Amino acid sequence: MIISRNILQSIRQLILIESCSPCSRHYGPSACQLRQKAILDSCQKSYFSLGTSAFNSPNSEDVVKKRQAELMAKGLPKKKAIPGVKDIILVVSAKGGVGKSTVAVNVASALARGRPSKIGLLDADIFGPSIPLMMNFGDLTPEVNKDNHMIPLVNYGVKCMSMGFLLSESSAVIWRGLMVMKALEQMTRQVDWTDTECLIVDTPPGTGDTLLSLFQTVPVSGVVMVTTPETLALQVARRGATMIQKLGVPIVGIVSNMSSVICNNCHTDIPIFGDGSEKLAADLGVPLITEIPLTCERDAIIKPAIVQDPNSFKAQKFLQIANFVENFLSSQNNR
Ligand SMILES: Nc1ncnc2c1ncn2[C@@H]1O[C@H](COP(=O)(O)OP(=O)(O)OP(=O)(O)O)[C@@H](O)[C@H]1O
Repeated sequence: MIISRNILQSIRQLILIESCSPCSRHYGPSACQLRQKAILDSCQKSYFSLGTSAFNSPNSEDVVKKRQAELMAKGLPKKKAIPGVKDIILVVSAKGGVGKSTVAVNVASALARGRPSKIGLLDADIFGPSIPLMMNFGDLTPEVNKDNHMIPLVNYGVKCMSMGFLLSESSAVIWRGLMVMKALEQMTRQVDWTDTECLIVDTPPGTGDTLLSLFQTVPVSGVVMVTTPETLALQVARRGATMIQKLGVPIVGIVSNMSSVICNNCHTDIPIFGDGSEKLAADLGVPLITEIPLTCERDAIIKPAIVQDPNSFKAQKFLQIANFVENFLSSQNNR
């Protein structure tokens, strides 16, 4: 009986995900409703066709999960690799301002050490691009190659692409979902990413269109989740992580940023919010990669910590994340 209830709950969750997916916009509301009904019918059929033996089997939930994944894939755009890119790692956060871009630029710069131009950094935050400033590009703009593909700008050995390269500093992007999807498509597929071993993608906060679209259209190798260990941020992070896990995308681990503050005088590490990130990681069954303290940034030079002083305490934290990502990718690729 408990298993049956789980199955029905899974069906409801599936419908919830379906109705949130970008396809609802493509198909229009009435077509989307028909689609949802078809999915419900199909789910109910598989629910009844499982029979009593399936309900008694310890694998019945796996059967439903497999069916969910099959149905979710139905009718959605097929995932296509980004030409020239081997692995894609998304840096995500449920809340804004928790340090996602900081982690993305530093991990990309750390990975690029010793292998320049093999690591890419894509700024998928169309409305609030921060990579041009954080990677110190000034007002440079990308050129176009003979195939009409934009050539990423390179700094600190990292190939970068951002909407910010195409806009003046004071321009605002006032676009609806479909235009954002189009811009994302162009920044992934109409850019010369040749020979990129790993593309780090800095995503906008939350679990909106951009993130879903990336999950549905490109093969994401893994996700690094950034959060602060504060109750509200953790609660939203938990929801975001659950959605990512439902979509079957592996979470590399959690980075707990601004978790403590180090006293300038006695250098004591003072926790600010408690150990919520540790608990979140344990509940989700994913590693807590590292905890980064809040540091006093009075420096006017904007450079990734890893470039400014690779031996600093903060840079070492980012190196730890980069090593973690590398180990994760080699274990995935060895499978
Ligand atoms: N550990 C830290 N100590 C001090 N300042 C930090 C730390 N981490 C990030 N910051 C600062 O906090 C601000 C927000 O960081 P960042 O832009 O990386 O967050 P974000 O999650 O990408 O934001 P958004 O949601 O707007 O994309 C930046 O000014 C950054 O320099």
